[in-house]
Amino acid sequence: MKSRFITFEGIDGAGKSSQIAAVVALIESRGIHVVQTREPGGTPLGEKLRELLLHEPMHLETEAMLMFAARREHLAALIEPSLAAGKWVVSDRFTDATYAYQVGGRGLDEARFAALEQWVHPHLQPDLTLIFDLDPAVAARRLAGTGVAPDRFEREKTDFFERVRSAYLRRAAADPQRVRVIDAIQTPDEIRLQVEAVVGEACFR
Ligand SMILES: Nc1ncnc2c1ncn2[C@@H]1O[C@H](COP(=O)(O)OP(=O)(O)OP(=O)(O)O)[C@@H](O)[C@H]1O
Ligand SMILES: Cc1cn([C@H]2C[C@H](O)[C@@H](COP(=O)(O)O)O2)c(=O)[nH]c1=O
Repeated sequence: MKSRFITFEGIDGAGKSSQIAAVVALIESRGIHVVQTREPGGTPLGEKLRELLLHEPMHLETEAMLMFAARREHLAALIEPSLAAGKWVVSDRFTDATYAYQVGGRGLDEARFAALEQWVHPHLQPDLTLIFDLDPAVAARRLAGTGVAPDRFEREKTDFFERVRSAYLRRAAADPQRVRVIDAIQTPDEIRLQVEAVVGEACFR
């Protein structure tokens, strides 16, 4: 069976990270080797860049280029070799997050985003992207409940996450074959059943 690249997306607190383990287990139950990873991060260098990105103030174009720099390393050192070896890759975020957060949230010029996307991965897109869609006010309450100190992005106000959410939905509308929107207001179990059905239909049919 052809290897697959699956990505999870959504605003902070939408609940995507809570769903990834069930999808990995579903795929592994079919005897398939799965590599689970995340962005920014996924490699030793990427994880160092993650710390800077989540905690150091910087220009929005610096932020976008560092996201793509981490991604270039992630693709070269992990994603591409894993797919070439027939493994599936499940990533907690990828380039749709750069469109949502840097273009939608911060106002990055869309042509500059597109140029970076074309440079860094001209021939690779996820086979399936799940966007967990949620009202930013609900997501903020969920994050507040974790008791974890917020990072640079999580400290942004509701209007920022409204722009991020809208950008995610634009991305989904532009590529409905690849991107599926999950209503993240549901209970974790309801979401898990929906996610398993979407992954099963898209990847195992
Ligand atoms: N469907 C849900 N209903 C209620 N609470 C949820 C749901 N899914 C996750 N949560 C809770 O919301 C919080 C954030 O969940 P999670 O870390 O999965 O979100 P996330 O989208 O990955 O956020 P981030 O991108 O910041 O990591 C956790 O405390 C989690 O237990
Ligand atoms: C890949 C990527 C991520 N971000 C933002 C989104 C989140 O706020 C953080 C990552 O933290 P998480 O706990 O893993 O969700 O980084 C971004 O702004 N742009 C990107 O390309």
